Amino acid sequence: MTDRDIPTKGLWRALAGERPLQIVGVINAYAAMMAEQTGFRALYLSGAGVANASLGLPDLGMTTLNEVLEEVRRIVGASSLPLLVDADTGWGGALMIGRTVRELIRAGAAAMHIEDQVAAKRCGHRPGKALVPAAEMADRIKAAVDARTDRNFVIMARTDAMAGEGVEGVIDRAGRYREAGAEMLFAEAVTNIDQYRLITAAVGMPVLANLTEFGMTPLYSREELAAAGVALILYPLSAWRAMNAAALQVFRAIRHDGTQAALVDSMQSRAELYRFLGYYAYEEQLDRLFGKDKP
Ligand SMILES: C[C@](O)(C(=O)O)[C@H](CC(=O)O)C(=O)O
Ligand SMILES: [Mg+2]
Repeated sequence: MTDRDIPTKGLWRALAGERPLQIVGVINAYAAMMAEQTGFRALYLSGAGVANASLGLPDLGMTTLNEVLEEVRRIVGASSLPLLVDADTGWGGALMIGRTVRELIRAGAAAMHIEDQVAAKRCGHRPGKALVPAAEMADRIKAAVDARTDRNFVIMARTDAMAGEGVEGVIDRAGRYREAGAEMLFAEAVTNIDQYRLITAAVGMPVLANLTEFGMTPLYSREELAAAGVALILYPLSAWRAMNAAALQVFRAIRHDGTQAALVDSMQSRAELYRFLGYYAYEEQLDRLFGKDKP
């Protein structure tokens, strides 16, 4: 490997600057702008988020690569932060997984995670998950790594083995995935901090903890996870869940009270919206180009 091949950009650079690295899920381009301006150094595009929010579908393997790419382009267009993308099971066999990697890189993603569930996947925090054999998942990873056109693009292996195979299964699979070329591990649905300790000590690559709410993993603090050796912390849908609760409150108030007046104070103001958007700079550009003399 030459110096040029050593990964130093994208998610790697973010991880070098902050550890554990907090990666926050952004449901759309504007959320990405708010997260970046709040100080986050890496963003996430959730598969469940694309399915639920953009398509009104459950997170059960019904989204296509193109639908995810469209969201990637929008988010990458609105933020300069590295974006980790949920690639579910890769959308097909080896050749299709290769295409997924090339298209995600072309769309501007910095990293993806690919999981060892069967194609008819489930949410990682629900019962009824079935996994492919470790060898088959290793082939998925080999196909992904081989297709990479940018050495800085991270292929993160996600294992859903905790529920069915326990911590030993997670560690065993992680070793095989690493041999196949995975550079980071997404340990899904871990249920206690000691398991993180065992996994991070054993696998020899950065480990991501998924702190999705209402799931199997307690909402450990950044400090607790740091002490357990966790390198990346994911909050995939936190802001979106809060946005939904807020939206529902507004829908109910307008429908039942006939006015939104009581909720205006809890809304993001026009001024704040415009500040995150950089709206005024656009307006100034128009004034510069065409003058201010329009009504
Ligand atoms: C991380 C995840 O894969 C996602 O798509 O965001 C989900 C999150 C969730 O359903 O809470 C998962 O953990 O399976
Ligand atoms: Mg997902």
